[in-house]
Amino acid sequence: MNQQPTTTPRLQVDNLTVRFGGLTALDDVTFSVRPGEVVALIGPNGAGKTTVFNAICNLLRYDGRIRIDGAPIPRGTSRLGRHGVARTLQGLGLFPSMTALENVLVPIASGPNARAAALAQLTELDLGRVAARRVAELSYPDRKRVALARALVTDPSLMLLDEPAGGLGSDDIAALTSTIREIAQSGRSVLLVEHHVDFVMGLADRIFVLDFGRLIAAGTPAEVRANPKVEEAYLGVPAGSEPWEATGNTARATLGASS
Ligand SMILES: Nc1ncnc2c1ncn2[C@@H]1O[C@H](COP(=O)(O)OP(=O)(O)OP(=O)(O)O)[C@@H](O)[C@H]1O
Repeated sequence: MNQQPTTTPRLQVDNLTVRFGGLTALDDVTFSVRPGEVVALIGPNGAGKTTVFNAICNLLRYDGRIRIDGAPIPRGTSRLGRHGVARTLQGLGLFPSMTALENVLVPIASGPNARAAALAQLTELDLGRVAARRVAELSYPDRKRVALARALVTDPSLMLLDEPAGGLGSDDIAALTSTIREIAQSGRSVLLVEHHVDFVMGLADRIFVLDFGRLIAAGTPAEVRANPKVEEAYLGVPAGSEPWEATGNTARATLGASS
């Protein structure tokens, strides 16, 4: 039997380049996510983070190579569930008139014991109490967790989370941090795109920083925080050369805030 060596990354992205007409949205981006690892992609607005997700999900044309567990994703395959990939969307993409349970059933509806599996997944995320309620009636944090449950129920090996902390308060962010850690401890890999830099710094094993489509920094949270290129990207001016209030860019406040 052909056993995968443990060093094979769950996700390997090599030389990813995406152009939209004359705009190079991603320029030769290379990074990886190991099994059981939480990796964050951060960067200012328009840096190319969502475009990375869209390339992995085969939603656009790209140059370069994307492999999952060492195997290339066949081009034109938009249904990545069969490759062990699940994605949550910034806009959640839930069906508001359907119940939480019905939403979580969507990706597995045809499978045996689907209902029991969906309910178990909701219960695991502390959502058993709202399983029979319409999504439209739920609080925003609960909706976000339903979207996470819907991704998890497919038993993915790689989760792509698009701004999972967006719109959440500090208690919900703390709960989300624990949930994502548990997901990774179970062996799944997590790649997340996020603007909430404190959340990322407290959660990610490694961080990759994009700016204008280029990878400008990579490393542990401490390494990335200490990298002057990162501060410069968020500020839009060389680090230390201007008082940050003058830039009108509030990202600096989140970049430097946590201790
Ligand atoms: N379908 C598209 N057609 C043309 N340009 C696009 C398209 N999608 C993205 N872009 C451009 O590509 C660049 C990267 O966009 P992308 O959405 O990946 O950035 P981002 O880092 O996710 O930004 P944000 O944090 O604001 O969501 C931007 O300049 C954006 O305007």
